[in-house]
Amino acid sequence: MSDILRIRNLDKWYGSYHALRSIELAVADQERIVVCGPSGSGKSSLIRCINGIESFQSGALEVCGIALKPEGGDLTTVRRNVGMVFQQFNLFPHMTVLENCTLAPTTARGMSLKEAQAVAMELLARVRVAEHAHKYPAQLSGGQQQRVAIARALCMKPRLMLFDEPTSALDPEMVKEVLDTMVALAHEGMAMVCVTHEMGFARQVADRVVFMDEGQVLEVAPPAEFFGTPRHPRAQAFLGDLLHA
Ligand SMILES: Nc1ncnc2c1ncn2[C@@H]1O[C@H](COP(=O)(O)OP(=O)(O)OP(=O)(O)O)[C@@H](O)[C@H]1O
Repeated sequence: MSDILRIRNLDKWYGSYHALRSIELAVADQERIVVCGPSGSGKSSLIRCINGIESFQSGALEVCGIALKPEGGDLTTVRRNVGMVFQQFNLFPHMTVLENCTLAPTTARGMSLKEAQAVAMELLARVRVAEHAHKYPAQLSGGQQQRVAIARALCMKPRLMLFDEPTSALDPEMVKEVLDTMVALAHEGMAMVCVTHEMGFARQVADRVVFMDEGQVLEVAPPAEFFGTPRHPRAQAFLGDLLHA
């Protein structure tokens, strides 16, 4: 299988702060990666670089064989191939659920409104929120809004989905419905890079777990290995802290 994402020797600074250090990561088509690590370890920065919304200073980043510019902002290429779901849903509040889902396909992909609506309704049904298509985001629960955000990202027919702590802003009772949606997506073969502390999800769907600390990738291992006997002492400490949290 070909790589859908290739990151080589990537470094990122915020001013004088070295946030990402020599990151190397390749993700194959249909592969599921879970990224974990302590707060401030650079997980969001990495995801945001992959999505083209953050710049990086050196190294190379390729999505579907297309190199992203280090200065960021190369959004057309990225939007065609990469869907992103954020912690804070990020739906447009003044648009209905359906309008949220049809905006990018009609503007960035040149789909007709009719076609975009048909695609959106199918995806909204798949994440079980089709009956809310004509409501505004504020009229939905957090879990429903996040499932809409997933459907909205899927409307662009991405080849890779990025998730940045998609369940951490949710009330506990809504976490499962969002994770179930993500598990279903993973089982359908969607390639994903998912920042999450939901280790049950990681065990269930990840092909590999990536552990980051202080801007570095310190360990990459299949879940059975990572959760069994993580090699790096800082990964061991991180998992110990999670268990006692
Ligand atoms: N826009 C920014 N300007 C300056 N520093 C930043 C900026 N964004 C992040 N940082 C710093 O870079 C480091 C990595 O942040 P990042 O958000 O990528 O970590 P994270 O692992 O996702 O953390 P968390 O789990 O808390 O979300 C942190 O020390 C953070 O303070």
